[in-house]
Amino acid sequence: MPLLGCIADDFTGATDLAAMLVAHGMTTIQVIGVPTTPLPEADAIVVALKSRTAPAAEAVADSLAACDALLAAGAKQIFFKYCSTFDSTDAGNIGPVADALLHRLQSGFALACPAFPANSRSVFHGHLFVGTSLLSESGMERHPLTPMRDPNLVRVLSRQTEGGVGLIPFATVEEGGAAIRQAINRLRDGGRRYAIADAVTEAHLHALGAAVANHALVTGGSGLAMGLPQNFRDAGLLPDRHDADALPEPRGAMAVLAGSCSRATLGQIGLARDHVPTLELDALATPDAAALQRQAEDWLEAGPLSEKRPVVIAASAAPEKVAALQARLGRDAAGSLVETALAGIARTLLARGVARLVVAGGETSGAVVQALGVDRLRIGPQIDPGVPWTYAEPAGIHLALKSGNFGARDFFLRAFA
Ligand SMILES: Nc1ncnc2c1ncn2[C@@H]1O[C@H](COP(=O)(O)OP(=O)(O)OP(=O)(O)O)[C@@H](O)[C@H]1O
Ligand SMILES: O=C(O)[C@@H](O)C(=O)CO
Repeated sequence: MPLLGCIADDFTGATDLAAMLVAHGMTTIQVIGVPTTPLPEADAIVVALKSRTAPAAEAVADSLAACDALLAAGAKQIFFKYCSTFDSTDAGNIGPVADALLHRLQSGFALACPAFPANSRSVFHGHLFVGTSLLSESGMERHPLTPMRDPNLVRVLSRQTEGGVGLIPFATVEEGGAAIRQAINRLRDGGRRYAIADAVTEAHLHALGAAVANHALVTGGSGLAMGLPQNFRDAGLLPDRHDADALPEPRGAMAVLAGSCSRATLGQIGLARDHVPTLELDALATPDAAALQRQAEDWLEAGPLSEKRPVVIAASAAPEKVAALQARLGRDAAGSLVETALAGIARTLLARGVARLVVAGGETSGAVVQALGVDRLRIGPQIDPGVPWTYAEPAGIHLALKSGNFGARDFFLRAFA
């Protein structure tokens, strides 16, 4: 039975959390969508939903269904994973989902902390920073679906819940376990439902993790999960594991499929272009999914696939080109055109012997995973913080799902090293 049951609000975010748990000694399986079959055996199960930007009622219903499945399987604690940039709007979905989970778990209080120092997300005096920029000056203020214009997470979460939101400030977190527990008790006794916790270093996240050992619900980015496996070890429930990230031997041809248009992904494509065969599809010039897929198939016909180095197929484009296609077709239609093309290309790649595939972008990953009929991912070693290799079943391939903003510039090359 799983010790930790997790609910993630998107696919790459789920993989990020799962990687954190594996790196800290828990075997972890990511299940795609609300579970409809018995859950597999692992120390932690991460249910990957697409609930970040769904209507709040749908996000709540899916999250509760996932929670019920995890509890029925025996999970002792529930972790609700959202983005390290707290992606949400005043309508949700972090507040409404957390409220519903607390209610289902008959609990009255949860910690909330998206800090992830390895990827430069820190929380200080309740304000979220991306690198040295406030969240609201990090580019996230222009996010098409969840623009983050207020960096003060106490205010942001307060607008999404009727429960009171307090703060566990830096000085308290820095003092460690006893001080954090006292602060939690004070806030809970004072009627607060949530506490945003400051965290700048991994030591802070470990201290926070230890302080919530007995909480029914913990909410945050993957960083906050790094302290949780030790709680289960301390309770004698989790053996010391040195092979939690073991995966079957990799084999087969290698490919990268990119649909993310983030600055990080564009940089990764730029570097890969100079080193490995790279096909850049132009969705603006050819706004037709079937035609784009045919272009990729024609390109593959010449035989660039190899077991020695990857090929890269990218639909990613600079912001002006993305905006132009969106203006012509509408934002959703532009996105799904490209997603349909990349999903079709993923099927073609597998049919041509690709068995090691990196996919860049959360929505893109969702489309590819669906097209390949993948329903669970066994989590392996990390390539870069937040992006592990996984073994996808029943497809039987190695798959890495990269969040748009994650990964160093040489990610597409180093992933296969
Ligand atoms: N050339 C393009 N023009 C318009 N839309 C595009 C183009 N290329 C990709 N897209 C779409 O942009 C969206 C990118 O979203 P996706 O979630 O995959 O990446 P991301 O937002 O960078 O990643 P994450 O969600 O992990 O942060 C997808 O819907 C994709 O189909
Ligand atoms: O927390 C993060 O930044 C990522 O796991 C993510 O959720 C990106 O969509």
